[in-house]
Amino acid sequence: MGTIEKRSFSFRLRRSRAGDGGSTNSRNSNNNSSTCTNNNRCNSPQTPTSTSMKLEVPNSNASVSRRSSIYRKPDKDDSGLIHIIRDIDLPLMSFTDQYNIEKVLAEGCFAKILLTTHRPTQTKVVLKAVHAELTTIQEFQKEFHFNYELSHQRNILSAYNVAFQTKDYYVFAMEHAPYGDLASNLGPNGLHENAAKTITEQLSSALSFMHSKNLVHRDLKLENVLVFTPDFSRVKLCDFGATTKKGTLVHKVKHTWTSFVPPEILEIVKNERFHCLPCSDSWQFGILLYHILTGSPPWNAANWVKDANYCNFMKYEQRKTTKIPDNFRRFSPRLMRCFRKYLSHDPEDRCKVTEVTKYMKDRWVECRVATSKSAILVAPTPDQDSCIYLNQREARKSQEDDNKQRLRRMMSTYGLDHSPVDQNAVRKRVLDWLATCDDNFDREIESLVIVDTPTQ
Ligand SMILES: Nc1ncnc2c1ncn2[C@@H]1O[C@H](COP(=O)(O)OP(=O)(O)OP(=O)(O)O)[C@@H](O)[C@H]1O
Repeated sequence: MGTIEKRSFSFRLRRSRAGDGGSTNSRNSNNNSSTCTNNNRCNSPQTPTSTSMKLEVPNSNASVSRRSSIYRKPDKDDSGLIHIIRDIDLPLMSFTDQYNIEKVLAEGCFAKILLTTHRPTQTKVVLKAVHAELTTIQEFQKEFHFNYELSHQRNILSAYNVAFQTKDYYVFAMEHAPYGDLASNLGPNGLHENAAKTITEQLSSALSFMHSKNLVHRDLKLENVLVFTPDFSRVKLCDFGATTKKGTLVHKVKHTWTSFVPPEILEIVKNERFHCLPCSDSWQFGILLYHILTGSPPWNAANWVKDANYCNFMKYEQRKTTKIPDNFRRFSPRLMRCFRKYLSHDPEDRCKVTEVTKYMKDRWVECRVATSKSAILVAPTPDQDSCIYLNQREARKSQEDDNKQRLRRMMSTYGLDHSPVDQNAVRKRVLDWLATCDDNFDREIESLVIVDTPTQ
């Protein structure tokens, strides 16, 4: 233990999740073959010496190269071995034995995400440290196992083969995403459709890979998508704390956004178990797609009785009305078709996660004003940004008007006249002045523009 060998270990520490048929406080119990039966700790942890610890990672790259010697390519056909969670030793050590902690990237009730430098190799790594009292060792091992086993997929966060425990935490190491998560990269109006296409194509590939291994992620959200390049050409899925084998009896994932919970799971009562299926990832993928394009989720909860936005969409999706819900009006008919497939109320009608790839060549956003009945096509411009920023421009304009009013009132209080400026007179004065300064000045110059003189 101690050698960082990269396939990937990333796991989710923060939350205690309902596990595969375990108690509601446990993340995973059914699938775990760990011999560590103590709920918190292995009885005889190995304590590594610092000299024996070698962090094998490619130089200082944030993204670990798969060509690196430390990258151990897993068998493509694992014959279902991915579902067997093997026991791992968790040597007891303290962070400072080998790591310089540079920054706390995130901190929740259950875990800390630390940016560190591994001193022996001078490698930047992220440590996920889960409070040992708030999670079981089985849950920790499960998350670590799935992250590691899946991390050779290019859009899944890579974990190193390093896991240890400190006095208070279970810890594993993973690569650093230099641009944080998607939530922190999203403005209030979402992203341009080109960025959304780039991101969703990669995520559908990551999820499809998981589904091909009969695994369901179960906790797709903006915070679990990490960004490696500013243009989103490399994003990776992370947090495999809720990941479960398809068909396993599970409880609801706790501590997630209600808007991301599929309707069939939302209506399940507390402590009731259900079979976990990939179609719940498809639903969450649809919500994520909407969220990326608009900056917010389409509804608070997929409850057609209590949530009018969901009720409107459900009627449209089930063809009980042809009226496109207001908050979907900006999208093209092709994208609406795609949304219908991901966000089908009936889980059996839902499409596979890869469906979105059929829509990559289509236009997704048509720049419709989203709210009113009289929604009009604002501009069939080649660029969606004009639509995104339309409201902002309008808001700015009215703010400018307010400011001008205020200025006029203030000036008249002091007996000053704030009369409109004659732009032509100003232009002539400037031209005269320039001509006196420079004998070569061409008065006919066309491009001279008087900038930003105060107007009424
Ligand atoms: N490798 C990483 N590089 C950069 N930031 C990271 C990394 N891993 C996690 N983070 C940041 O920490 C946050 C929490 O990480 P993670 O989801 O793994 O923890 P968690 O305790 O399971 O959180 P939650 O339960 O809220 O989903 C992420 O949303 C992201 O902002």
